[in-house]
Amino acid sequence: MENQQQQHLSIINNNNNSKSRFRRVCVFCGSSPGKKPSYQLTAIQLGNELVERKIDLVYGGGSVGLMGLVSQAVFDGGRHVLGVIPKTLMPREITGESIGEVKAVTGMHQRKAEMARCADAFIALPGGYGTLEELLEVITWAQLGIHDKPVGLLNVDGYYNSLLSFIDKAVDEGFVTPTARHIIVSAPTVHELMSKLEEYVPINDGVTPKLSWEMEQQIGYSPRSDIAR
Ligand SMILES: C/C(=C\CNc1ncnc2c1ncn2[C@@H]1O[C@H](COP(=O)(O)O)[C@@H](O)[C@H]1O)CO
Repeated sequence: MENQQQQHLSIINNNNNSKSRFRRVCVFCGSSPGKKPSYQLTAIQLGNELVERKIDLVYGGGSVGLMGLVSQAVFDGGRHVLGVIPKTLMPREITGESIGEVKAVTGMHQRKAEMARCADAFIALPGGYGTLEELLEVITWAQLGIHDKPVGLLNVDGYYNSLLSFIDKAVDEGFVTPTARHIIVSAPTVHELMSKLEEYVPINDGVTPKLSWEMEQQIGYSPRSDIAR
């Protein structure tokens, strides 16, 4: 009987996969594939999970490395893929053949602002400097109250353990507030991360000003006003 109940619950949970509060998710990830097959496998799993939940993708527009794997999986699953790519990175020998809709922008700043504006949530897969920079920027924007969209970290095989430890150290040393520590939602698997992001409640310390007007003026970022929260 208990088993039957568990089975029933698992069917309900799996059915929940097909619904999401997010219309479009921005994925940051390596332009390299990484050495472990688990990184590549997880990129494909993430693409498939977005498809299952009927979520579209916005990403950096390349077909190299993990970027290519996640975007191909979403595209093959029939969801919309929007690649935002600076004109200077457009030559195919740099980024490979782009997948889905491509939006050309003038530079890296505009690319980040555009990706952030279009998305309802952010997910970082393993990656290098570019991924870290994109991830930390959207965390900083959340800290400043520029957006209140969930930020997820896919900690595949503990790839981000040292980053998470470092951030914990920054809290201990008084450079990151315990409240701001909760901006980052991390999980080792795609399914766990998606479930956490679906349930995410934005941090609100009651003090942080909303700076979206400033962002809008300075870098062209303005939060989408047309999404249901
Ligand atoms: C330098 C290499 C490939 C360059 N091709 C890229 N095409 C598109 N977007 C890119 C590229 N390289 C970096 N990006 C952006 O940064 C993120 C990934 O950077 P990382 O350093 O690999 O983590 C990615 O999300 C893009 O926005 C050959 O490696």
